[in-house]
Amino acid sequence: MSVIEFRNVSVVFPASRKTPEVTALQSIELALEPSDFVVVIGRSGCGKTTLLNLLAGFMSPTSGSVLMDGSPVEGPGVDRGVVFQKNALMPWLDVFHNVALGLKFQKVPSAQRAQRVRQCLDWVGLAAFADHRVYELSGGMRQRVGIARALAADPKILLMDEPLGALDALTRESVQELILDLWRKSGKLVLFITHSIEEALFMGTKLVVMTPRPGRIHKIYDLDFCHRFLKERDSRAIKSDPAFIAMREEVLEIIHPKQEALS
Ligand SMILES: Nc1ncnc2c1ncn2[C@@H]1O[C@H](COP(=O)(O)OP(=O)(O)OP(=O)(O)O)[C@@H](O)[C@H]1O
Repeated sequence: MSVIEFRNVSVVFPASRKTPEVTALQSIELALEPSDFVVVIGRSGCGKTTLLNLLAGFMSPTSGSVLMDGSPVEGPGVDRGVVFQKNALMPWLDVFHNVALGLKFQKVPSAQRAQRVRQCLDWVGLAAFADHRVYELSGGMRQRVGIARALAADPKILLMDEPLGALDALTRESVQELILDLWRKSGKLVLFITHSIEEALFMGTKLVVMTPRPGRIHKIYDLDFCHRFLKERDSRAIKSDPAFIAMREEVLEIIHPKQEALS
């Protein structure tokens, strides 16, 4: 059985005095398997964040159902960890206590909490920064704190909404590789949103390409570039491979068709 199933899911935001009705998602059918790395890509407004919010339990579908292990998602839960583009880290807490926060809310005993936090900081390469304040960290380090925080509760699924969108190119590549390593190590299902086609192709085992108005799944690709990276560790060779470039052009043509660009 799939871990996650979207069954004929639609989301309609009703009209307000200032905005017309928006069909953010229409007739979404999607099944995700335990160790998938699912990347969702598509133009702004095609419903990527809405899809993630449904799975996170931040909202409910207008029609259809979102199932996790066969049961409807009915709200947020510790079985789903979320990483946003701008992580809401607490600036007055140090790195350790930012990562520990969720575990504290769950009343995990402090010795166990400390052990788990140190393990997660170690995984993201920040073991030496536990007592640093958030404002002392670079953007890439802050995102790594956000990832450690999401991992701390040992969720079954990691939901990542453009987590690397605000990083410079080099930092972005290094955090991409870190996330792939964590994914392999943890075996968790990851749902990852990005605007970068290159990032999507490099990271995903499954690429969901969406189109807007209304938000629909246009096509789902199975990919293997990330497995190749994890074996060969040469991201440049993969991204310049003719198969990678051809796939990049194919996906680009769906998201930004040439004809449309000329009109
Ligand atoms: N709370 C809301 N009320 C009304 N409309 C909304 C609301 N949230 C999202 N929308 C609309 O639903 C559509 C899908 O939004 P969503 O944020 O899911 O798209 P997205 O693909 O994540 O966009 P982006 O890439 O810009 O983040 C958009 O047209 C958006 O304006």
